[in-house]
Amino acid sequence: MKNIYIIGVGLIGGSLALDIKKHDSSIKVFGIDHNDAHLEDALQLNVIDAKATYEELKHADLVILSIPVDAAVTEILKILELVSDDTLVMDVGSTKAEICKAIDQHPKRRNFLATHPIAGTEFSGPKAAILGLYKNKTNIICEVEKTAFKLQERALQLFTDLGMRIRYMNPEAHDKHIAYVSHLSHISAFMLGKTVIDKEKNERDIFDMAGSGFASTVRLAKSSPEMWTPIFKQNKTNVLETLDEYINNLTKFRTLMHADDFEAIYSEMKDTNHIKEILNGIE
Ligand SMILES: NC(=O)c1ccc[n+]([C@@H]2O[C@H](COP(=O)([O-])OP(=O)(O)OC[C@H]3O[C@@H](n4cnc5c(N)ncnc54)[C@H](O)[C@@H]3O)[C@@H](O)[C@H]2O)c1
Ligand SMILES: O=C(O)C(=O)C[C@]1(C(=O)O)C=C[C@@H](O)C=C1
Repeated sequence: MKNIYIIGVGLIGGSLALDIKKHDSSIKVFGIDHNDAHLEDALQLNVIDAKATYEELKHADLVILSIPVDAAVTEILKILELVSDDTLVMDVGSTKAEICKAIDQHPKRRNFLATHPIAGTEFSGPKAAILGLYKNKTNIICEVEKTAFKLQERALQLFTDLGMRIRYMNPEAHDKHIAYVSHLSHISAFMLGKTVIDKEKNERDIFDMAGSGFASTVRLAKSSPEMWTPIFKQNKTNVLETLDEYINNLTKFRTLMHADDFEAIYSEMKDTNHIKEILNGIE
């Protein structure tokens, strides 16, 4: 690959750009973004080599679409019109069903690969881009069989170069699982932060008492509403299901507390400690 175009030079697009340039300095990475300040920052930080326009996409070997998931669903249709038959176009959005549905019947469907790198932070924009973000992380790929074989190979080579593991999943299963494992964590953190801010009026008290427990639990509440609102909108049905389950568990905990049933509370926590083994050890 010689020419890579990143649309959306924020945390995820910018980190991909840094890794790609580090892996092969002969590749030219071009940036497109509707926020000119982000493009300028990306240039200054050497995240991209040059700014570009949509018209130039006809020269692309690879286009990476890394913008909020609602905009991605409309932009992908424009991009597919502009690229050559030999261009690989992939998105990195946190939801997969809507984008896969939107392009399913498109004449250039075989140019597209739906991906979701399970890597990131709570920060946004090109200044948040991190070299090495994707090493040893999982990339979920959906409907790989709908992508031209030659372009699948190009994508897999790139993910291998970046040190990523691959997991194949259908878009509906992806959106259901990710609602539990990622989307619910963000809602939980946002509402934890809100509960504390609403009730603890003195910010000094919050600051002084925020040991690593509160800080690590509430970390995701720093995340971008611009990114998360469209994710919740696209994945509404699955997210509502996770919220029902979560609220049931919170209500159960409250009921047990109210009834002074600390044996049952102990046992709920003991069972949940199993998360240690799950997160430590599956290869
Ligand atoms: N942040 C994470 O942890 C994470 C992880 C995996 C996947 N994702 C997905 O990656 C995508 C990008 O997320 P991010 O964290 O890099 O966000 P970000 O806010 O850091 O970057 C998004 C960039 O896209 C630009 N942009 C927004 N709308 C645009 C449009 N219509 N046209 C051109 N540029 C536009 C913004 O100006 C910004 O520079 C999202 O789809 C998100 O769901 C995020
Ligand atoms: O670690 C974080 O800060 C993240 O928010 C990363 C995270 C996640 O929930 O794990 C966020 C959204 C994604 O789509 C993938 C990864």
